[in-house]
Amino acid sequence: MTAVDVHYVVEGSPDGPPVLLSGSLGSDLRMWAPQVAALTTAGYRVVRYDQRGHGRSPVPPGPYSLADLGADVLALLDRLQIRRAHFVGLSLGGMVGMWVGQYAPHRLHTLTLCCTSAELGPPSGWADRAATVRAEGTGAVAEAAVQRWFTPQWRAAHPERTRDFQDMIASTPAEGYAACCAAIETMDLTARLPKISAPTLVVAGADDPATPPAHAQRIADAVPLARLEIIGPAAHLANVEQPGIVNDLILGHLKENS
Ligand SMILES: O=C(O)CC1=CCC(=O)O1
Repeated sequence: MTAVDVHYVVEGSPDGPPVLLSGSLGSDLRMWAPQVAALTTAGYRVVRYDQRGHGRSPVPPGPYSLADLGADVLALLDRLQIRRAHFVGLSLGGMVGMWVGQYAPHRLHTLTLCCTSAELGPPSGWADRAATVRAEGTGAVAEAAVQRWFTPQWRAAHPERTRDFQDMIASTPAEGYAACCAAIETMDLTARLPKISAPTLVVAGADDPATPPAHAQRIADAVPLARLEIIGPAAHLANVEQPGIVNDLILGHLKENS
């Protein structure tokens, strides 16, 4: 597990409480654009970053593990001299958040886990997807991915934004995407969920076909200080489809636990 220096952007009050935003497979830090104004206006120092293998972060050869992705977060906090942060992660980002909550709990004030899962099988599905991407590129999986990310109604109402997200996925380096599929294929976060001590907000999209509400329920049942919110209409990228609801939930959680 060797950390890489991931690409990041910091916005908001330099002295505000830090909030780290960690994104999904196939995304880059632009996926959090709907959260930035709400968090910075409320006085937070917002740190967004690209997962390794994604966006403008380095692409070391895979496979990656969640320990690798978690080590990148700890190294980023060290680089920014942040002792503890509020961590908000969606999907793969939420998995990274659970890893940090389990193995480096002292680095977290709170955890917000959006549209994620502690166990997302079958493993063969991730191996198959990685093989497709290595053979044909990320463009081969981008259209199917946006169909999981957004409800049909949202896609119909926002064709340009849907295309932009599809382009974001298609521009993700194939090796980075495939190597992160391996991290999901091999992850095992369930047994240690009770070790997460951070106050945890779990948010699920009611219409999410990728990490459905039942997965969020399992996390909320196992994490001692967790609370579950199911919101809709929203598919996998609920932070984009329902930014107002998600922002209010995040801000409420941070304020309750500062
Ligand atoms: O399959 C998808 O695109 C949904 C997803 C699973 C993990 C992740 O980060 O995104």
